[in-house]
Amino acid sequence: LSAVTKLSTNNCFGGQWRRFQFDSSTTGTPMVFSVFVPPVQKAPCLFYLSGLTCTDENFVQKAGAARRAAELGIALVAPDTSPRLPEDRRLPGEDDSYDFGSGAGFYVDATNYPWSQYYNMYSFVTQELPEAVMVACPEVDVQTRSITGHSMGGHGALTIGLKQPAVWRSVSAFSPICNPTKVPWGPRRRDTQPVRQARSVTGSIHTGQKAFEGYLGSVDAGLEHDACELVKKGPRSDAILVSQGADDDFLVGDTNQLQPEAFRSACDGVGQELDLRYEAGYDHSYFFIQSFIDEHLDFHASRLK
Ligand SMILES: N[C@@H](CCC(=O)N[C@@H](CSC=O)C(=O)NCC(=O)O)C(=O)O
Repeated sequence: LSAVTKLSTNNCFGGQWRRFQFDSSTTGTPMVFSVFVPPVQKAPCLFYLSGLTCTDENFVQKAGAARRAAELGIALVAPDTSPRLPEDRRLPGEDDSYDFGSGAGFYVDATNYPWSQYYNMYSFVTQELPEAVMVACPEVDVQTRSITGHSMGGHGALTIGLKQPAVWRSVSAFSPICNPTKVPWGPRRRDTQPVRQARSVTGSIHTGQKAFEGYLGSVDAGLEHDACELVKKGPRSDAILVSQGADDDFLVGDTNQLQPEAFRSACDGVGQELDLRYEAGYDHSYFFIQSFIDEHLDFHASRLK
């Protein structure tokens, strides 16, 4: 692991938010991440994976997680959502859409060239990031860890937690993309809709490469990264908590991009305990996350201690 450089420090509720950067051998680029270190020694930690368009800073600045994390003595680890290539190495189309390329790594290891050179966010989160946190913050007990995330990051949390049940003590998610092989954020569906156009929540039109076809070469390859498929392989030992805003545009719009009920059915089918909480009146934003982050911190705290 290369040297980890501290970029900033901010005291917060008796603990400290710290932001770091290092040269990642997994992505071949510099990567930034933030850690909240509570005012205790050897704090267990909760990884938070952000959604499309985010960096680590969306969670740090908008979720309001530090107060409860400080009270509970839990560290928070927030990575970026994709590699950020320098201008002279930028990939074609990398910055063209909000749901593919930069800010949209989907927490998979790309197998499709040219993305396979850099877009290895699964390995980054599961292997290199824990090592970097260990080096950067010796006060944090990285071996004792749980995982959560939002939207694309909720997909990341569910799939990583289901793939590595022995590593992550507990798993939760906010408005996760539960069944990505069945919704436009996953497949491009080029063969059935040659010029696919989907309307985003802000009314803009987005087209083109979508995550699994783009990064993995096919929708079928994405089944390995689909929470509904993964849970069918067998339940985790512990309950999974999912919070979902009932008025989320990605849930109630033209296309249900999130599919929480498909996840409920998949969990029911194998006896996976799922606490799926619909929250009336809440949308997809960080106003929703900051309203329910304490419930998730409490859920994880009881399993991390
Ligand atoms: N700009 C897009 C919408 C992008 C968006 O809603 N991003 C969410 C995550 S969505 C799933 O991964 C987010 O967390 N945004 C950051 C924030 O601070 O709110 C569009 O065109 O609609």
